[in-house]
Amino acid sequence: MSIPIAIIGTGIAGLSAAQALVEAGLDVQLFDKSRGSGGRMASKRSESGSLDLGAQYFTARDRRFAEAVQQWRARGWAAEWTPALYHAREGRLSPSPDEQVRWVGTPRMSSITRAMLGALPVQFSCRITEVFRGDQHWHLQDADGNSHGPFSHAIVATPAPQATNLLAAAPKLASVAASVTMEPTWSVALSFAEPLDTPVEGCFAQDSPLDWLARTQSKPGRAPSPDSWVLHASSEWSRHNLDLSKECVIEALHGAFAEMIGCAVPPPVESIAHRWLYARPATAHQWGALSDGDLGLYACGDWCSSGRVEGAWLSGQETAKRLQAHIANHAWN
Ligand SMILES: Cc1cc2nc3c(=O)[nH]c(=O)nc-3n(C[C@H](O)[C@H](O)[C@H](O)COP(=O)(O)OP(=O)(O)OC[C@H]3O[C@@H](n4cnc5c(N)ncnc54)[C@H](O)[C@@H]3O)c2cc1C
Ligand SMILES: NC(=O)C1=CN([C@@H]2O[C@H](COP(=O)(O)OP(=O)(O)OC[C@H]3O[C@@H](n4cnc5c(N)ncnc54)[C@H](O)[C@@H]3O)[C@@H](O)[C@H]2O)CC=C1
Repeated sequence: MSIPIAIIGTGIAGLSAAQALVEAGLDVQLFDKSRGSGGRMASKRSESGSLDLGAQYFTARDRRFAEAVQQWRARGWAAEWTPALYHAREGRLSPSPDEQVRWVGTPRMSSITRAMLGALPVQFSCRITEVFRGDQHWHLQDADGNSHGPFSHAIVATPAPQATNLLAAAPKLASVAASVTMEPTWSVALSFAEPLDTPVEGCFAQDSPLDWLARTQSKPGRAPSPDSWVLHASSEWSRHNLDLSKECVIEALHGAFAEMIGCAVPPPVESIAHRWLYARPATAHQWGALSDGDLGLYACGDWCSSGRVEGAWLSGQETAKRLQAHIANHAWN
């Protein structure tokens, strides 16, 4: 048995790296503090069915990612979403169709990361607090006081603020991660017993507490009822209302939605709020990944790239590429 590579984080970046490394014949061991995989691509099970409270859809502009998405589509993990798109500006709702191809996981967003994880070895509900190097190998410490290892390399695939401490063994990488600001997003799902009388299926909003809303039932493979809507507050509104109670956030965003949507909005049969503290990097970066090949420590995630699903996936690929290149160089020297 070869010594595995530790990957902390089972979002799309960590899983993209894992998949590439396993395809190259290397062993990996994954860890996540959550109860399941997916990170910001996770879906929440509710009385109204599965709800995508994080990533809503993704686009594929890079050829390599477009090829991966085609494979996901062929395997039934993803499908194209063609919503009736609108935009809302200064209180006015207008159709805003375009030619952009948009993808979603089927039957829920988390289907993609769940399938990518497959049977890879993973430990959930395991919050890693320290990544340290012994004489030869890497070891991890978790919040319950357990240690894990040895590992040949360590890949930190968490949002930047959570990566900073975990990268302490490589101060240069840690300081790059520490320089990244990530913005929060409040996400609310409202489910209505009867479909709302509106043709809107997705809407980009400006001049509102909301910056996005989507009708779950318009996405392929979702349960046909109830009529569930996912609302995302803008970064600015989320930042200003970071510590508001979930009840108050639901009330505020329900109000903004009712004002925007232009039809009667009855009280919802179910409402859920989720606060994403590290939803998106404030600015995009072009690092691809962070690495100290000699040390064997790597970091990846959307914050190393475009701050989107595609960027996170590409960052995982870049990490795997750099790690393999280092192993290959080492073998020659
Ligand atoms: C509300 C919202 C809407 C979005 N909408 C879109 C969209 O429409 N289109 C789009 O392209 N992108 C969207 N995004 C962005 C997209 O979801 C992310 O870019 C992408 O999912 C990030 O993947 P990642 O693997 O880098 O990080 P994550 O998905 O955050 O994965 C990191 C993982 O690390 C785990 N973790 C963190 N710390 C530790 C620790 N100490 N120990 C163990 N595990 C740890 C976390 O539990 C998590 O599972 C959205 C994001 C949010 C929040
Ligand atoms: N809420 C959050 O935390 C996050 C949201 N994210 C959103 O995820 C989406 C992904 O971006 P891309 O893959 O580039 O997708 P995209 O090309 O559909 O959208 C990019 C941006 O272009 C604008 N836009 C696109 N199409 C239209 C349209 N038909 N009418 C009006 N405006 C339009 C809109 O502002 C949108 O945010 C974007 O909307 C991001 O804002 C990304 C990361 C985090």
